[in-house]
Amino acid sequence: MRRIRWNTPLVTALTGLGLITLLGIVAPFLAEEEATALSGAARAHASSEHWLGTDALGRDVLARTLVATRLTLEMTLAATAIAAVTGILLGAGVWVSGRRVRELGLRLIDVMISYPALILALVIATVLGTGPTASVLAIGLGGAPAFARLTANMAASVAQRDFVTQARLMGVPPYRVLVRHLLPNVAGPLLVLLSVAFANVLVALSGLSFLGVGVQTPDYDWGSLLNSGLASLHTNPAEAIGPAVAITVTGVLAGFVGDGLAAALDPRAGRAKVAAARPVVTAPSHRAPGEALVTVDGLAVVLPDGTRLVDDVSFHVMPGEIVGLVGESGSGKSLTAMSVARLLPEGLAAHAAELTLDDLDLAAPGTDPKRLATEIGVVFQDPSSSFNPALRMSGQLSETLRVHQGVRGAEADRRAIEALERVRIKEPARVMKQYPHELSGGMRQRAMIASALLPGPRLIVADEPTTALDVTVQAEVLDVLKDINRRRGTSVLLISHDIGVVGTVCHRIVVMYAGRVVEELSAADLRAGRVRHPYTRALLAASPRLRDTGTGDRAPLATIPGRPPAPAARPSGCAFAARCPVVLDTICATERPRLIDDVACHAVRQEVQAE
Ligand SMILES: Nc1ncnc2c1ncn2[C@@H]1O[C@H](COP(=O)(O)OP(=O)(O)OP(=O)(O)O)[C@@H](O)[C@H]1O
Repeated sequence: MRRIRWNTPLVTALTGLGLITLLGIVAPFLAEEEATALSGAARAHASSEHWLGTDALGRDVLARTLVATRLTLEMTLAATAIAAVTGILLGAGVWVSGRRVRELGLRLIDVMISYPALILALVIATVLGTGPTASVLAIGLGGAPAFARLTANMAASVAQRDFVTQARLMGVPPYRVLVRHLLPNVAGPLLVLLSVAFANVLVALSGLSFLGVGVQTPDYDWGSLLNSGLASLHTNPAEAIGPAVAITVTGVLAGFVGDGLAAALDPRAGRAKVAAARPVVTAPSHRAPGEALVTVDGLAVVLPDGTRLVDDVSFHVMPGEIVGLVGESGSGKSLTAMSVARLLPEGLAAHAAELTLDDLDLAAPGTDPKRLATEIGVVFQDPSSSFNPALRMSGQLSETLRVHQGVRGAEADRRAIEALERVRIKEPARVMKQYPHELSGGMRQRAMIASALLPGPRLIVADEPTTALDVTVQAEVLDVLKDINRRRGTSVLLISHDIGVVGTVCHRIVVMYAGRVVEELSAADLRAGRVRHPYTRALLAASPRLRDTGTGDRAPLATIPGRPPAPAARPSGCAFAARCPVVLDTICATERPRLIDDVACHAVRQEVQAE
């Protein structure tokens, strides 16, 4: 389960419930005597002696409400535990069973769910009789179907995931798959349901006691106190107030715990696509050509603890140019590109001497969101998660037009259809009426490009747009990007771990390693094999597409030994030194190479100086 991100409603509600539990523990010791003492004044009004008045036998209502806290909480906890344990076992059992039993079990759970829990509990209570034990069993069993359905449904959705399939293929027994892989992944939603169920169980148990089929005299819980208060509701309303307030406050606090947990466990809360933290402008060091569309100078992306994930990155993108950012996983390509699009994950800060798109200062605190949304289009890696599965394509495609340009109705549809045609989607009018899942992966990615194109951006940031697609579809999508660049002059910042892809699509390539730029070169040089940095050489040797066209070399593909260092463990010298075939004795270990003449390598520098 993910780590819980504590939030104010969650902490407040848990503190409140903690105090009520404490009250439940101590109240019987402190107020038991007063709660059972007969004062002689039956149904007395609220007074300084009896703050909530007295009941029909003259007993203090406030003291009885406080003492009833323990039994009420014990019963609520027990019934919630029964509901959760029975439900989870039922849901998990259904999932572990064979297909037929599973189908039957799921239908049975559906039937039980459609039957209101309180009615189910009343039926069970009628069979079991009255009293606390019967109530707890009835309400506990009545609440079990909700847990069963959540467990079974969540387990079914997690069961489709690759790691579960792999565990099953490896012959791991179903119950082990359940305990090791499934339950930990559904624990979050179950925890949320648990707190909501606690509130429901409290109300249901109080309801049974209120109806007279729950706790019986001489025992009393909040529900039975409410029942006795009802008799004098018109003459002495204070008598009903104590238990009513207790039930409401406890139920609401439990509900807040559920709400707080849902927010605390929501993965999107931590990785919200929000604007980057305000970059701090330092003295400019890198000079991009004056007419550059995008200028990135001295960019650093920093964690709150000061770790630099991306460090001193500078490059530019000219109007109408396709620039590729290439490097292994973790080299900092996405963070660099997302800094340009101002879509850094929450918690990361971008600092740069200059970060601009033409005259738009991407470093300025209040960059106009309308200009950002219309001038930069973003295409993400996974086309299956780029669109909302519950909405038709038409509404989603024209969203930016509607929100930022006020274009609506037939005009928005017409422009969306035009954009779909531009990305070579056949029958665009029909596609507009379809849902995302009805399109193939390649179509979805082209539709994503169409959506990014709609507001007429000057730059498209495409973050590994073809990684999730198969090879033939990859080529189609890359072709579409090239075509848009050619026809409309839209600049593209293309992120890829595949040097073959950037070599065939881009005009210029920026090679990144361990958060820094190690080489910048033209596509022509790359294709001809005129690369200088040993890391770029290694990437090229590992790429079948470019190595064969560039050098004619037919030797087996090379792999790059070792792994890039983690951001916090980057050495003070060259980060590639440990894997470098041409590493120099001292300097590479001690001094970080600077980007000079488009390459950051001590060995290359020495060679140049020797010539
Ligand atoms: N939100 C984050 N919090 C902490 N570290 C992060 C975060 N996002 C990325 N990183 C780390 O920053 C480094 C660079 O990440 P980035 O996603 O830019 O790499 P990348 O080159 O795009 O790799 P990939 O191709 O795998 O996406 C990696 O070491 C990554 O683990």
